Amino acid sequence: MSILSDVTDLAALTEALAGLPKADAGAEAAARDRQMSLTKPPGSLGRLEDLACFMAAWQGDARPRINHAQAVVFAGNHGVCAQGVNPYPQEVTVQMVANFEAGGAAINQLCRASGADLSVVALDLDRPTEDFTQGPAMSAAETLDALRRGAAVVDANAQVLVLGEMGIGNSTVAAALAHAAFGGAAADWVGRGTGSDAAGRARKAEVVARGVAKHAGALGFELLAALGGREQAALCGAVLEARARRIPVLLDGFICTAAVAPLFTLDPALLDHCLIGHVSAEPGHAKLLDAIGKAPILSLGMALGEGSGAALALGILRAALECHNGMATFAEAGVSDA
Ligand SMILES: Cc1cc2ncn([C@H]3O[C@H](COP(=O)(O)O)[C@@H](O)[C@H]3O)c2cc1C
Ligand SMILES: O=C(O)c1cccnc1
Repeated sequence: MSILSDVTDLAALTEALAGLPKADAGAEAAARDRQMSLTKPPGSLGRLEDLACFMAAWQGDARPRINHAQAVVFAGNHGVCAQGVNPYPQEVTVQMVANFEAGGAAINQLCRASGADLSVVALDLDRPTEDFTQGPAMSAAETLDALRRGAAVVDANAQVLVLGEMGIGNSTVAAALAHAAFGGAAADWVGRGTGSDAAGRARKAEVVARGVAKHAGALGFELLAALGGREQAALCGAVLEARARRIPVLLDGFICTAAVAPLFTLDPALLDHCLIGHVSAEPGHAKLLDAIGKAPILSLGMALGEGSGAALALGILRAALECHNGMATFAEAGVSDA
């Protein structure tokens, strides 16, 4: 059942969140027992063991599988681009969507390499959100609509969901969401994005500080509407739908993690089924991961977005499950235990 099918407004959605499923502790414990019985010193596969147990907990199966990995890139445009915060022009968003559809972007190659089925959802690109320094970026109705569109694309049969985004200017949106959710100074959350120089970063920090001050105190879906964009809301919708269906999620870098920060402000446990594919070179990402208490799977100096780091981490997740399901136990292989 979709968590978004019956709700009529954001307050009702907030209330419905309490009914979302939790991790299956029994399946997780059984997976942990299996890890202890496999032909290796206990713990020697490090985080691969934890990843296998995490997948067991969310799939509710001691022998979790990835036969079908779904990847989705959500694209949106942002009114805050009027503040001169982005080096590239806004039309690059729609141009990159065409590139995704033609198979020419980095994410196309990375999904092929890791075996994920990619789809792209363009969210009203000809109608940017409002400039958040002037008012809320989105109305409550627009926010709910984008949440629904994010939820609707999730394939009930997917065994893992890889999420990415495309939206010129959205490194500024991400910094604003992170600053509003976790405090500090605006400059702590601002980075180069697609190549802003020192003056550009100072400009971004000033815009973020102004936007966050204008919407001070907003939390949850109100925060998402005030400072987010359609792709951020769609990412939240997809994360919630995946949770309702017990599908584990691989989030990409700084922009995807910041997109779901409004959910964290409602209840940190709403992100319990989410893994972080990689830590971005955007300096705010490490700080954000600290704030939400999650360790990235990879650290490769990347700062692209599109879901690129999440798609790469899918390869690690697949390897973790190959070991978990394919290795012999000490008893099966006749290897002496300690
Ligand atoms: C050609 C191109 C491809 C991209 N793919 C992802 N992004 C990334 O850069 C954007 C955020 O950076 P900023 O806030 O500086 O605009 C997002 O669209 C993000 O996905 C791209 C950006 C460009 C230019
Ligand atoms: O980490 C990210 O998500 C990111 C960083 C810079 C540009 N686009 C995306």
